[in-house]
Amino acid sequence: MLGLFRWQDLLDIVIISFVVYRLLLLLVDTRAMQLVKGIFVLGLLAAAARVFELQALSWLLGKSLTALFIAIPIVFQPELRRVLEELGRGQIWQRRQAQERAEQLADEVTRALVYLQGQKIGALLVLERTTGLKDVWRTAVRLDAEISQELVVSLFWPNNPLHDGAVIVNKERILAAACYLPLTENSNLSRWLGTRHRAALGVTEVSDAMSLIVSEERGEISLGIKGHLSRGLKEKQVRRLLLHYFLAREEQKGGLLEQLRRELRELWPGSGGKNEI
Ligand SMILES: Nc1ncnc2c1ncn2[C@@H]1O[C@H](COP(=O)(O)OP(=O)(O)OP(=O)(O)O)[C@@H](O)[C@H]1O
Repeated sequence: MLGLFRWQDLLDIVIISFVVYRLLLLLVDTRAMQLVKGIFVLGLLAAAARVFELQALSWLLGKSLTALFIAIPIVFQPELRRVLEELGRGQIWQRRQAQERAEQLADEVTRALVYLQGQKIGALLVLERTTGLKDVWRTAVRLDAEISQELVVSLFWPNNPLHDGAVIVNKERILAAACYLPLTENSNLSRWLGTRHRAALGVTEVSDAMSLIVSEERGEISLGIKGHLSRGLKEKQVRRLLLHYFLAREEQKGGLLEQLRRELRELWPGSGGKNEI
């Protein structure tokens, strides 16, 4: 049996798997995904009916599947058009989309921080990079929410139950709020810097994350990175920094290998290396 297996067959399988995988990626979060799941279940039932030689059921399911395949292009014409357009536009389009998305996210967060700064409302935002911060957010309030100026401002709004502690951002989403971070041990810090800044530095010493702090007392924005603090950032600097961060995330997200790794990691959380989520 194995002797009949040619290298062309292997190539065939790889190409078809790749095409199916890309198609499924394009369909994720669309109405069509429900239909794909439905067809998959019907296919399984049809196979089971054939194995158990249930002829009437097998015939009925076979006919239903044929009818479904004819109905798909009619019902999902808008989705199919979008899929074909995306296929045609290719990488340049993807890169431009990534740039636009990163700019939008950077704008949302910058506007939120500048607003908080203007109102002298304290804030601590942690930008997760490759080191997973699960240990930090596990005991906090998990959000997994879209980033928006309004949400970031609301999370730090005084008396909001989540305003105490840090907000963690990753993969263009707000992962968690009210997170307790490890404090830095650095004794050379100015004694005017309190626990918010010490926590913001602490997390950058135990991971490759960056932190952005809005000081309630001085109304200034600072950056924490690798245990160092840069104070008094201007709006332009904050935006540029955030743009770099979100662009890097978009590029990581875009690669097929990275997509596969992320999906595997979500299926088997332990499989991504000791530092990853
Ligand atoms: N370990 C921690 N992890 C996350 N956030 C913390 C931590 N410790 C303190 N904070 C946040 O810092 C706030 C207290 O800030 P504090 O005034 O002590 O710091 P600060 O560095 O002087 O900041 P600010 O300039 O805004 O006053 C707390 O209300 C809490 O929201």
